[in-house]
Amino acid sequence: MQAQVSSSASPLLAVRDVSVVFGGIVALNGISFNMQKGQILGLIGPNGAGKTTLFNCLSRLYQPSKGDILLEGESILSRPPHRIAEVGIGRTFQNVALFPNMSVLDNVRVGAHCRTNSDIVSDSLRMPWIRSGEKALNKRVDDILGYLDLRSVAHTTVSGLPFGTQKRVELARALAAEPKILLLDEPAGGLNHEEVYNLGDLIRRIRDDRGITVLLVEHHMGMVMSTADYVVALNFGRKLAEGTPTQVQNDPDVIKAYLGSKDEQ
Ligand SMILES: Nc1ncnc2c1ncn2[C@@H]1O[C@H](COP(=O)(O)OP(=O)(O)OP(=O)(O)O)[C@@H](O)[C@H]1O
Repeated sequence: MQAQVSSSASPLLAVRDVSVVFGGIVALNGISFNMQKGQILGLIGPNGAGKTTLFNCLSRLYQPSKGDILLEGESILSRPPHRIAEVGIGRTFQNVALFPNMSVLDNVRVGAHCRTNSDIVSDSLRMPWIRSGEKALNKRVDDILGYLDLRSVAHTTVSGLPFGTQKRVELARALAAEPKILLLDEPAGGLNHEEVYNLGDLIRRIRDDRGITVLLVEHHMGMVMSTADYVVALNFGRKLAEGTPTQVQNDPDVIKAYLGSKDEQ
């Protein structure tokens, strides 16, 4: 199938001709696609296709060798990874990257912090805007804990929680920063069948209730196809196809790429 760029005058996120080269390996080769506001976009591809590399460019861990990534028309490529939450990009990690010895509440508070207007001087002087900011932060954190059904474990240390719950805490931490786009790196990894089903449902609710646009990198094809409303397929660093889940699932090049790989399903 002839890959095509989804058309829109003003996409929320635009990936423009992005290439990444590691030594002699071309991990991404001129990738372009748009993400519309409110979309759940699934990024798929067999092992080594370039999904993680693209995800790391979006979360600013990698710098593309060529091309640009625009959020609401502005390049994000000059932003370091720790400043990415401020412009509205949140992420979760494949293997969960929480503070294991801190409580659920404190982990989520860390996520919320990028939306406060505190600094070390105002903080230590306990200025009035710090107190009102904290009140708003506590409310927002409590709201998110309730939304993700985490209030009962708010004071539990993260390391003692089951993996599925830790993944929900990570999601809560990302949501606490009030992202415009949520980047999810293999969120179904390590979850059982029921947890995967519930996660898909939760991702759609987050989009519907909070208007958050989601980019989902996932190996679990069933989960991507039932959760995403647009899919971009990569193979060997190139875009193979894009379209609705049904279009991509029936694309002969995509079928060929998956039949020739060892990916599950
Ligand atoms: N840091 C790196 N240094 C050198 N080569 C890399 C690096 N990261 C990725 N690659 C290579 O780039 C290509 C794309 O890898 P990438 O991890 O992005 O694929 P992927 O689609 O995420 O694969 P998987 O599903 O197995 O995680 C592969 O050939 C990989 O070996």
